[in-house]
Amino acid sequence: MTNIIEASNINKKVELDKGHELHILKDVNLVIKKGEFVSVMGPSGSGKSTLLYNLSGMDRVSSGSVVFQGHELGSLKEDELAKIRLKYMGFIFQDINLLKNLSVIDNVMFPALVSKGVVKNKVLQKARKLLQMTGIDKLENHQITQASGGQLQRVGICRALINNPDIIFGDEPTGALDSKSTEDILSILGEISSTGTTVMLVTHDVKVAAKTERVLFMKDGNLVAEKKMKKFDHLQDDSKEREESIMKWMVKNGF
Ligand SMILES: Nc1ncnc2c1ncn2[C@@H]1O[C@H](COP(=O)(O)OP(=O)(O)OP(=O)(O)O)[C@@H](O)[C@H]1O
Repeated sequence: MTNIIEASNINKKVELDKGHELHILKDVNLVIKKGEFVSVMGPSGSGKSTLLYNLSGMDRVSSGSVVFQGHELGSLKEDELAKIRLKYMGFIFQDINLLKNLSVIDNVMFPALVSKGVVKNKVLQKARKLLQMTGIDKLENHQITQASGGQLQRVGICRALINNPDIIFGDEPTGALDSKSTEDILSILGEISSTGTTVMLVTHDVKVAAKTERVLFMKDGNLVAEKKMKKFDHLQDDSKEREESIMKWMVKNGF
């Protein structure tokens, strides 16, 4: 498998007031393979979200390098970075940031319509297909304000997929959902990953991590351990068993 992301010795420092500095990411080295389904766990404040933002070019590392499909992100100008994010990456956040004055379908189409040279009808077909895949096709013309949390998260997934990204980044994508919606969203993400799209999620939820095939463990800004598992198969694999083995592994690594 080829690499989609290669991060070498990345550090992230931020200036605090009175000349103090916070060292958030400390010499992190990480390779993500194309098509992998990866989760990042660790205590609150350990740097999980910061890692995700720096790998995706939403933020810039203080030192070290992040290479995304051959592009050294640190050497790109803001507009070049924005183009790469729009073309090759999809983002799903807990706080979904959908546009309240647009309908469900218009929110999904939005990232495609801002790209140059798109054919609106093709985008509409694709958006409808995604709504169907995530089971919310009946909401096509509903206003965003009429959708539930689980439905909004599905809209967010459709929007993240509209440009056929190579990688989806999710920061606590199921954080605000009940357990049924969490299961549904995870199975959608599992399907996306099985079609070859790379998925990387930050999560506090061991149930989420149990559905991925590699769990990274962050502590105090360091990537301290990783646990590899086989791809989750909902027909064969026991989620509980995987959850327990992740819990044991985290405790062993000082959680
Ligand atoms: N721009 C910033 N300015 C100051 N401090 C920051 C900034 N960004 C992150 N931090 C701090 O860096 C640390 C790591 O933050 P980060 O959000 O990456 O952690 P996390 O592991 O994702 O936490 P959580 O699980 O609580 O979401 C935290 O202490 C946070 O307050």
